[in-house]
Amino acid sequence: MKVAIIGGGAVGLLIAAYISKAKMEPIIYTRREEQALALNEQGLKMYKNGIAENFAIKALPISKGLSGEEEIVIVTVKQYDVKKVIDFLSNSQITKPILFLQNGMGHLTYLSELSSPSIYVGIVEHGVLRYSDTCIAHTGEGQIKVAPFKEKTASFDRFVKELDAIGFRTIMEENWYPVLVKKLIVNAVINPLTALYKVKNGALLTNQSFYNNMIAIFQEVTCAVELKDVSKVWDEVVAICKKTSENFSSMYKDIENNRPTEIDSILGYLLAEGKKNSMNMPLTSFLYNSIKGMENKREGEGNG
Ligand SMILES: NC(=O)C1=CN([C@@H]2O[C@H](COP(=O)(O)OP(=O)(O)OC[C@H]3O[C@@H](n4cnc5c(N)ncnc54)[C@H](OP(=O)(O)O)[C@@H]3O)[C@@H](O)[C@H]2O)C=CC1
Ligand SMILES: CC(C)(CO)C(=O)C(=O)O
Repeated sequence: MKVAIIGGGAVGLLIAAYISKAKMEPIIYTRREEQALALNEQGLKMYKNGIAENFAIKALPISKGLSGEEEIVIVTVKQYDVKKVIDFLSNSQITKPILFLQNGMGHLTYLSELSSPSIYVGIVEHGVLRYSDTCIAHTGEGQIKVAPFKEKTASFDRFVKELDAIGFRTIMEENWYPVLVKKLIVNAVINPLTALYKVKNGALLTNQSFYNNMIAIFQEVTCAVELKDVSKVWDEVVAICKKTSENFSSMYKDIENNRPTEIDSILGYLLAEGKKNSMNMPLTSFLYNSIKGMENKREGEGNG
């Protein structure tokens, strides 16, 4: 089975490696022509537990359009690039099943623009670092959870089973909302606070003052969404914080590296949900504006 992956970043390259291991054929569609050239020439290298594995990979620049050979399309760009990819997919009238793997939930509003009858959404619970355009490290073994957003297809079910069968845990859930909303809450609590305080995830648990703020944010954001068993979700937030205690969150790293963050799809989405119910969310609003301000500072607005 040929699988298109749009976005040759950390997650896209990780999935391409495991699709290759499962004896399927990934085709990576890159934003930059030079990345496609490098992948075709050098292949993809993945480190896991210090051991490197090489994969021969086909890659094409997305500007040339999809080849049309693929049975499934997976979108692994960051949330703020999803709209562009959706415009591309809808202009190309792609009717294959499409899976979106992003943190946050802001991108969901655009999915209705797609002509494909079958759409899936999912979350990634792996840790992966991209060292270069052709080299990644699979640093944290986790799982991928996917769920149908619009109509299931047999080929997609088969794809999930084939990936799972090689030990790359891939779980098909019935309902997308609980899957995405739990990850949203995890990211809403951990990412902005760690980016603001410039600390590793674990510091939110070990510093009592940070921990108090973590609880306060959790209490506020969970009121904005439909969530069953809130105390279980809190346990999950704490467990993930412990498991990733030595990691810097993706938002911390985005700010440190002068990149845009996914704040709009995380706290921006929660603020919009709260607004629908006339909720007052001062802490979330403060955090949202803090991260937006830090993004703007990078652009030279307020460096003093
Ligand atoms: N990394 C991780 O460990 C985890 C990431 N996630 C989530 O997964 C999603 C992807 O993250 P990640 O892989 O880390 O992000 P990266 O920034 O590493 O990768 C995104 C890739 O998308 C490419 N891209 C952007 N726009 C386009 C386009 N129009 N067409 C084709 N390619 C495009 C970028 O190209 P270019 O290189 O040219 O900029 C980049 O290679 C995010 O929502 C993230 O929050 C979730 C869990 C873990
Ligand atoms: C789970 C967590 C918080 C791990 O760092 C993450 O998903 C991120 O950093 O974006």
